[in-house]
Amino acid sequence: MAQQFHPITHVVFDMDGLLLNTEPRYEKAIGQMCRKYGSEYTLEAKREAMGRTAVGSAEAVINKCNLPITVDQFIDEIEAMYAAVFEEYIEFLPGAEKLVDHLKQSNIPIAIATSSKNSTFKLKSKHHGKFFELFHHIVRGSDDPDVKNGKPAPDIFLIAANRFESPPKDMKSVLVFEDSANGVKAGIAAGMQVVWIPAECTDTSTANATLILPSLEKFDPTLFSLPPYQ
Ligand SMILES: O=c1[nH]cc([C@@H]2O[C@H](COP(=O)(O)O)[C@@H](O)[C@H]2O)c(=O)[nH]1
Ligand SMILES: [Mg+2]
Repeated sequence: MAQQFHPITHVVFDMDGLLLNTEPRYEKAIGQMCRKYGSEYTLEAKREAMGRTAVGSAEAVINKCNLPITVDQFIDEIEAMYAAVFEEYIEFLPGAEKLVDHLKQSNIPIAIATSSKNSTFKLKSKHHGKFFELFHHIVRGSDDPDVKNGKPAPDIFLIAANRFESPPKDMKSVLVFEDSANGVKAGIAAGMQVVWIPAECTDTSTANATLILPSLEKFDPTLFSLPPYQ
């Protein structure tokens, strides 16, 4: 296929639900938390929480599920539940390793912009040390002092772009891969192009991505003037 979009020089990946199949585990942990307080983790709450920082996610779940606790309490209590669900090996999502390896071998600068906390990032990445070394840098939005506002604000993607050795001159030359509506809004607000791989539960009418695909496996790098797969 020929080039259709503005040529790309740098790529920034989301992590949860995009590279790693962590969403079922978030559902399990947050579901358990909601049940503890006599509520349930609804689809509406999940859509609101996905992609947000630890504080943003806690606020969304407390509000949407009417939990009788504070944000600090939620964050305190969910820590142990996350530790349990993220303990075991987490699978990659289809096409993730192939695309990251390909960009790395093609010398395209790559980074990660995740809303995770340092502590949960450590748990989730512990079986994939070599994979995460492929990235030039990894921004963890919940604990990074430069990220003032979490997704859907553009901060995390602008910071990720500016931490490359040779930052992009024009944010249009940055390609973001995201799974959540909040993440897509953040990438677009940063002036970047965004490929959206929406989770099944996602309402894709809520954000305007550059391109929507069912899986990373379906991504054709040449659409964005990136080197073709061999
Ligand atoms: O069902 C959920 N999935 C994901 C999240 C939030 O989304 C973040 C992952 O965002 P990202 O994919 O941008 O790394 C998680 O750390 C968590 O805060 C959530 O609240 N609820
Ligand atoms: Mg995500």
